[in-house]
Amino acid sequence: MANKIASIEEVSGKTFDFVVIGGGVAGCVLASRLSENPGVTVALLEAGNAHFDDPLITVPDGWMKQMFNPEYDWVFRTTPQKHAKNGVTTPDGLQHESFFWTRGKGLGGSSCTNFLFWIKPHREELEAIENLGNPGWNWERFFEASKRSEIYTRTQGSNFPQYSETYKETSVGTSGPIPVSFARTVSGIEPVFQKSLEALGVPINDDGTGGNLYGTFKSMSTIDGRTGNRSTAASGYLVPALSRPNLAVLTGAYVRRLLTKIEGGVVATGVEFEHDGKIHTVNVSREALLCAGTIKSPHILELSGIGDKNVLEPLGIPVQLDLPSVGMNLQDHVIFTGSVVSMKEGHDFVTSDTIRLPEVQAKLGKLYGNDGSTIALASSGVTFLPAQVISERVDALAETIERKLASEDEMMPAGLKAQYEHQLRALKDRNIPDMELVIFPVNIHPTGPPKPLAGIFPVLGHPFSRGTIHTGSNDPKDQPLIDPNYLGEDIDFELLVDSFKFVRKAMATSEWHTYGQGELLPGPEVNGEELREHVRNCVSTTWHACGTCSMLPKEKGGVVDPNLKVYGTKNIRVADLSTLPLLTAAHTQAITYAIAEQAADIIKLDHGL
Ligand SMILES: Cc1cc2nc3c(=O)[nH]c(=O)nc-3n(C[C@H](O)[C@H](O)[C@H](O)COP(=O)(O)OP(=O)(O)OC[C@H]3O[C@@H](n4cnc5c(N)ncnc54)[C@H](O)[C@@H]3O)c2cc1C
Repeated sequence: MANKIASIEEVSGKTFDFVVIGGGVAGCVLASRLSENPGVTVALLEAGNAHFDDPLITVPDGWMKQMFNPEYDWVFRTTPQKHAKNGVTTPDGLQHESFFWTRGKGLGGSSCTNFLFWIKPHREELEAIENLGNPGWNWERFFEASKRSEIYTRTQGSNFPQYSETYKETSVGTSGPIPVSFARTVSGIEPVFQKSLEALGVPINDDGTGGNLYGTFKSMSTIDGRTGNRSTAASGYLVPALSRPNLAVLTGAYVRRLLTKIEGGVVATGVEFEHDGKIHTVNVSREALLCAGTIKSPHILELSGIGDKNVLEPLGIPVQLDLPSVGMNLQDHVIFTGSVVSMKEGHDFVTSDTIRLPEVQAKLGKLYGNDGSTIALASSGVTFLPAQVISERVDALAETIERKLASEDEMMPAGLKAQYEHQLRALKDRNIPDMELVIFPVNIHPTGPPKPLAGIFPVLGHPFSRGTIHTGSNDPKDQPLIDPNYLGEDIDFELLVDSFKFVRKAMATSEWHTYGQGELLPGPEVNGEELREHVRNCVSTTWHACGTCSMLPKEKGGVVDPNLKVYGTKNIRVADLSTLPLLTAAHTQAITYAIAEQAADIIKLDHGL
């Protein structure tokens, strides 16, 4: 496949109709969809390598060996955080004030390194995005685009058949490029947790992929049920398009900035990038399409002089367009990772530890008929719940936010007010999930003989805290300053604490005790202030950050309009997760594929393609 990658001579100094920046989820979708028309030329610039047929990517749990490896991971770090520490899921297991932010580097981007959950958002969350001032970005259009990106494939066999695979046929796509399935090898802890939650009145959701997330269910995974391999944006969208003569895909191409002129607005004329230590340009005849993700898309805009002049001028970056919203409105799912349980032996539970054992591999191989396909573990146990189900003090907690809204605080941007109003509505609604409980059958720092251990981690689906990503220098090679402001709003912290108490309630049921052994972290004796401290010190990202190039009306903090065009520019669009203005509780890859599919529709329509 390597010979299908363009040479530098085929791109440097050449002109393309569309230059796509970043070959991750959004970039692969756009490059593929736009080059379907043989009449247009498309160049895709990706900083990382191709990684085709790399077993660390094709084998679903290969992500464990990719993380923190700079060949696959950008290994971003946040600025030191005031209100939370990154604990447990750090490379050394220690607590750090600066959080580790993995991001996939190479064709396919983070779809090559993510944890494979394939989850569509809740219907009302999409409606909120339209109501924020984005006509057409509603559930119906999302659902159609999302189904267009996927093909549901059936898996042969399962090591825990009692863990039900619930979905409706009308909720899944049947002919898209990304094969998804219910993973056949799961830990087996999921059905135990489901039963424990059922005892607390939490329903099993019979169609978690159809716009209603409420309840507990086995999530689909980006695994091809026919082969057991990971599906990525590269394998699904890009590889089948590589032979097109109108598509040039260049890897090892680190984009530094857009080259622009002013002609009735900012016009991108080219893209400057580094390849093999040399600086090159590629010319743009129609559009520059930023798909470098939530961290790097705003960074590239700022390096190109598009951003807040108060950020750019002190760094000596000539301002092309004063757009103060670039890099603002950063939101991320915060996960409490300090909840680890051990399960009783003798029930065939499979975890990242035990799956390595030859006897476990042999047993699973026999179960699946020794068909030679990949045997790898996937996380799939998710539960989405309204905060009202988890905590009795939601209304009291919401008051601090309500007071802020009522205070007519001039410092509070209009766009944030509108977002908070939607978040409060969701928080008070007993049917819209705000929190996730996820089973993570991974012993993060294994020592000693393999044991059936798992994390049961609560996740904040709709955080109120907002952060920023800005360039800290005029050198494109420097990492941007990432400040997620984790737990900056108290309500975020309090909901995490209450969610963990809810996990403990589930672990107190007889359904759990039949199989569960004990709470290793923090340990049953940890309560009160000590527990609160533990929660604050054991937080992680779920790598779902969005919002830094928000699609919103300009006066409400928008960077792009509903056609994904950067305000004040003629031919620059952003089409990746950074455009999502309000984080959905669902994991974010399905929505990114759908954003990019819709972006391709919009661009084709605009250019009559
Ligand atoms: C560790 C991890 C686990 C995750 N788990 C899940 C999960 O289980 N389920 C789920 O739904 N979502 C998950 N996600 C999130 C999901 O992968 C993202 O929502 C999705 O990949 C976002 O797509 P994107 O196109 O915006 O960015 P990406 O897919 O990250 O793509 C950005 C691309 O741009 C390239 N790039 C960046 N800067 C430059 C530059 N200057 N020049 C050239 N190229 C550049 C990058 O190398 C990358 O290829 C996870 C993410 C991570 C990192």
